[in-house]
Amino acid sequence: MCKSTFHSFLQELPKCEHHMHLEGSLSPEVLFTLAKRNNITLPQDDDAFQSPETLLARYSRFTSLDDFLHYYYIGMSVLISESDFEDLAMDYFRHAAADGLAHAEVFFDPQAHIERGITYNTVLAGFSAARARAEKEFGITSELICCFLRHLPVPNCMSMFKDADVQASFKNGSVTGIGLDSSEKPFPPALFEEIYAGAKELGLRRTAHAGEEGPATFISDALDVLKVERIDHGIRLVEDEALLQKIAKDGTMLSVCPLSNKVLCCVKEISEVPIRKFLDAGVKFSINSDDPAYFGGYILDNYCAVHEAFNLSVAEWTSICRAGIEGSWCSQARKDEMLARLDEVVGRWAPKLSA
Ligand SMILES: Nc1ncnc2[nH]cnc12
Ligand SMILES: [Zn+2]
Repeated sequence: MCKSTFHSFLQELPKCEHHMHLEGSLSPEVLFTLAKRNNITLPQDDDAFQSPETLLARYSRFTSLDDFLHYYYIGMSVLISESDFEDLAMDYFRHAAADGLAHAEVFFDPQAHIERGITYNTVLAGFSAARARAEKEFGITSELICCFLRHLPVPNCMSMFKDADVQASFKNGSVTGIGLDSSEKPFPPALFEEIYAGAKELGLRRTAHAGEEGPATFISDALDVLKVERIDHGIRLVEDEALLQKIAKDGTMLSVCPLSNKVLCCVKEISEVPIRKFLDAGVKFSINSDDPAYFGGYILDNYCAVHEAFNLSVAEWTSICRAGIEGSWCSQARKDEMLARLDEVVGRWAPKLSA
């Protein structure tokens, strides 16, 4: 990974993560432990489920987003009780704290639990308890983003949106925004126009996965039809120069996930993730882990992988980190704290690293 002095600098930066699926932080080790504790039978006809080691080995051979999602949905079937969800999120926050994360805006996929008979409030209570502990124990602030699974029928998504418990969580502030995830290519953003209009009406923040495997038109549709404020992934933006210039001009932020893109074969090498192109064009982006337990790394691993591939300067890292803070959905007071910390870290490291 990156050279040790730069590694320490990247570790100390007050990083913000905007693209991390809590269910994607379920390690094979924890998956097997919970399967045993909760009496869940894992698929017998897939050799990958023989042991945590064989499962981890299978994760290194994903061929596409859908190939990964197959394992992702089986994996989360072991999550049953409120404490399972709390433990899962705490596992993430512990890794994130070691990586020097300051603030996280994390996704969760309620429909995948509701359809297994787990209530929305069970999931929310577990994740909310972990968020409170993460702030107290690690000083990590966080927001929750409720995702809609785009491979499910739109009426199913709409009924979750209208559910009384879901609406209560939107209105009492325990959930900050909505997202759109899961299999991308066959499910264009416009299908979800009504839900996003309803979310805007409620004053919720809005983001959507677009341009991961799907075309650049999904990015423009997410912006124009869904009126999202952020784009998750968005790497196929490079295929539309006019849209790229517009996104740069409007200051719309992308949540880029380099290790994910490589593991899911969206790019062959990290050097193909359009980091240089985005920096040169003035496109704002943050660097994120997506599903860290499945893609071989948490946030600092993603920062290091980008540094290895692009050898960015201290000034470039500072501007990436600043964009992440400014593009977060937390209070201005929290942003000011993180910006002050950024100045302090850069002031200390810049003379050593630029020498
Ligand atoms: N990278 C990703 N893309 C779409 N849906 C997801 N759900 C979890 N990770 C995802
Ligand atoms: Zn994602």
